[in-house]
Amino acid sequence: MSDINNRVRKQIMGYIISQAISVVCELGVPDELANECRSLPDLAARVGADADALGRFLRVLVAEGLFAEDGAGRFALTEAGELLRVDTPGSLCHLVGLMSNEAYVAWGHSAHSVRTGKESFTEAFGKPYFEWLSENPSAADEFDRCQAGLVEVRLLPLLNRNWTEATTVVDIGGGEGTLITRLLRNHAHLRGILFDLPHVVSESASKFCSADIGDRTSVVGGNFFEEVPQNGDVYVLSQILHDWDDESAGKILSNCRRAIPESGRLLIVEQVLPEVATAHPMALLDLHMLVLLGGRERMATEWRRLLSDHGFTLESITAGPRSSVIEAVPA
Ligand SMILES: C[S@@+](CC[C@H](N)C(=O)[O-])C[C@H]1O[C@@H](n2cnc3c(N)ncnc32)[C@H](O)[C@@H]1O
Repeated sequence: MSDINNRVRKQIMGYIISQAISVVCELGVPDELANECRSLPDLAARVGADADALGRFLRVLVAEGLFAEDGAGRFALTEAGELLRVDTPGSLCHLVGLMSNEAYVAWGHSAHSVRTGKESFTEAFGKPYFEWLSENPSAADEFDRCQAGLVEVRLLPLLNRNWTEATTVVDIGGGEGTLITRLLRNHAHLRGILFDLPHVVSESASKFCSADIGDRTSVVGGNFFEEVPQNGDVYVLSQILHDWDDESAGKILSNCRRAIPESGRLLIVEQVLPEVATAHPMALLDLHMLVLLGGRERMATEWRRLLSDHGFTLESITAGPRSSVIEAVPA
């Protein structure tokens, strides 16, 4: 069969690869192979799998370069497969979590997004994603844990900026508080306000207000479509606006504009899409945001316009290894 024919077949069947990755991660296979190779019966017994079926899943992922099989039927992780371990620095296992389960089910309904421009999650589950999460605590815990796991990589351009002029940072939609905790630990003069939905902050509060930074923190539950806390001078929106279409993102920005002092700053930690279509991984995330939430990733020109439509001037974009920091001031 021609290369082109094979390539298109693989593209058509691509979800089998991502689901195979999801399943082996759910079983904990990459962690069982940390620093050692194992025979299939041993590995299957450790993760509670059928040895024949596990071998067939793993061989698909051997072909993808994530696992290796030696001549004696033992499996090991490759360098790429190491990224699926929970404790590898820069691990992608949290991304696997976010792409699996309910997100994968929503993709089964994705024709709805193409036809309507709206999210498919609501079509599949009868209510929007964040509302559904508030009624499904174990999925919500997993979502918060996965988001927190990805914060480390997002944080770098934020941690490295100059914080000397800042006093109080408000982390809007800050989830478990991982980002603001790191920020306060790195910059001892900063105070922090963690803001998220009431059911999210009720879980985060005890962790965030931990002993070493507890006297510099406060936690506020609320809805960013109604209002956001006053009294900050730097407002952080990390992976928030891409969850929403321009109208909803605009409401969040307008509420930030009402709360922020004239001398304040808005720091948006998000992806910036290239102006020309490429096989950029962020283009996949753009579609995922549409299908899951009706949201979108944005190009620099779109960021500039969205901000100026809601009272901010885009000052700079600092690229990081994954996300960028888009810095804006009241117009
Ligand atoms: C994609 S997560 C980002 C979490 C975190 N900022 C990060 O960088 O990992 C979006 C966050 O927005 C919060 N959120 C969703 N709707 C909200 C609302 N109406 N008001 C306040 N927070 C909301 C969610 O609970 C979640 O923590």
